Amino acid sequence: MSTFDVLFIGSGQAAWNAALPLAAAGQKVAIAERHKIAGVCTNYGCDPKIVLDGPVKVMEDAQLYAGKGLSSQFALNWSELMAHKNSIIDPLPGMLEQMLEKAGVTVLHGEARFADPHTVEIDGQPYSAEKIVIASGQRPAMPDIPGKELMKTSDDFLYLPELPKRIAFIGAGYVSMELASIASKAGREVTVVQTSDRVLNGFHPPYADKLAEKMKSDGVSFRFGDRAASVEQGEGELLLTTEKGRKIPVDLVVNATGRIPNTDSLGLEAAGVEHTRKGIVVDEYLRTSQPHIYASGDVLDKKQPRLTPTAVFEAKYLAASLTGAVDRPIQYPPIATIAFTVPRIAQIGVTPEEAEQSGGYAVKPVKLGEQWDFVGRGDTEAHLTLVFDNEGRLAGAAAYSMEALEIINALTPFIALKLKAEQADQLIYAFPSFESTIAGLLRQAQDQGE
Ligand SMILES: Cc1cc2nc3c(=O)[nH]c(=O)nc-3n(C[C@H](O)[C@H](O)[C@H](O)COP(=O)(O)OP(=O)(O)OC[C@H]3O[C@@H](n4cnc5c(N)ncnc54)[C@H](O)[C@@H]3O)c2cc1C
Ligand SMILES: NC(=O)c1ccc[n+]([C@@H]2O[C@H](COP(=O)([O-])OP(=O)(O)OC[C@H]3O[C@@H](n4cnc5c(N)ncnc54)[C@H](O)[C@@H]3O)[C@@H](O)[C@H]2O)c1
Repeated sequence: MSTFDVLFIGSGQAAWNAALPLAAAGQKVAIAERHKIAGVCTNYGCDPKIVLDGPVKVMEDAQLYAGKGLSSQFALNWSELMAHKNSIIDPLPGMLEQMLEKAGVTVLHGEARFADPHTVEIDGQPYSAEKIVIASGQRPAMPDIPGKELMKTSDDFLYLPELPKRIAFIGAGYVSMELASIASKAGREVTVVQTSDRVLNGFHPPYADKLAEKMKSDGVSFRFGDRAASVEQGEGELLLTTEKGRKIPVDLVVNATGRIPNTDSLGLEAAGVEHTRKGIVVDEYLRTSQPHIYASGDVLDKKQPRLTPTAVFEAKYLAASLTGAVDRPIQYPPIATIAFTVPRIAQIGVTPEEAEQSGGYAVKPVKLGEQWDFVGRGDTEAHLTLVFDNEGRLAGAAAYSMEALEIINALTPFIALKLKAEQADQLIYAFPSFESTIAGLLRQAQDQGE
């Protein structure tokens, strides 16, 4: 039986960002993967999504210049865009596998399953390791309704050779909102069916509502307070019926009602690893109920957002901890998050809602869209909400703008490192830029009354 120092189950961001430094530190490392090397972000998430989103952002940015000197008509050619995306994404798993092997990491293709706490079988072949890391991620949840086999997921959407005319998205979380934004900009008829009366639960509600209104004005139909009840195959079309009895004829139904942890086929009972329906239970050292078995990434039952940067942070912590370079609990910094919708919504740190509830904070809205540079781009609806703690330090921010990614990333050091406006004065940024306005914005917001 082959034996390793560390064996990872899964090859996503939560695994390979730990495997490489461990191998560099001289440990004998293996990664087991049952599907494509590199996991969801690279193959079915962030990376293919952001390539497909590229022209969508260009189209929206151009539209903001309508009547301001730009009058271009764009047409998004889906099959050409898909071929472009595939040419970028398809080589990535092979490239990562080569990089891993070059670094001395053994890549084992096949489904991993614990036979006992120290043995993992990969397609029936036993392997043992001193330390095992479960980094098996999540997959789309599928509601148990008649016709569920007719529904597609984000995995399918991101590889569709043709984009049909009428598309229904079930759910209004990150996945639906981002893919609906792409489909809508590509000129398709989009309907979103959502249980609650709001999109993007967890984001600043006024911005989520503003986004839904904007998407409506771009032609997206929302069916709030409703759920998918069944999908039937009609003649050349699908018929989606909702619990409220609405009948929606479409060509494609994309289910995005959340994601579930890949824990069911791991043989966790044989390993004696505690888990819940939300994922693997770990302590503050990312150790499971078995001290030699660790877990990282989306598969964790955790309160932190299940995002790539979180998975990378956990992987780097594990690598440092398993080589003995650090001997302290994991300490997460504030985690920036963004929905790549049109426009984008992003946030970090204490939310305006948490601030209002807990007290001890000042919440200051900033009409970014009135600043000359945002007016110049036509991004007049851009908005920012800043949260200050009672020592006047920035504790949180929420942004609504096509530039929300840059805005939130520019504010991240101020929140994570507790920087003050005076410290921004010590930095010389390239100009004109949002960054160069930060010191002024912080002072202005703080001086502004309640
Ligand atoms: C459509 C979409 C868009 C996204 N966009 C963003 C974004 O813009 N920004 C962002 O930060 N995050 C985004 N995410 C989230 C991001 O993809 C995840 O947080 C990230 O991939 C988590 O990495 P991971 O390594 O924990 O898990 P994964 O990437 O899911 O990797 C787990 C791997 O384990 C393998 N595996 C599972 N069980 C077994 C087994 N028994 N044996 C062997 N292998 C197994 C799986 O095949 C998979 O390859 C997006 C997600 C989706 C679905
Ligand atoms: N930009 C990003 O960072 C990004 C992008 C995509 C995905 N992700 C990750 O993927 C995760 C999952 O995303 P998601 O959008 O699938 O899930 P989600 O949990 O964010 O949203 C699912 C939505 O579906 C609704 N819903 C549930 N059952 C329903 C039903 N039967 N009918 C109608 N609506 C229903 C829920 O109320 C919820 O609003 C995210 O939480 C995030 O971690 C991140």
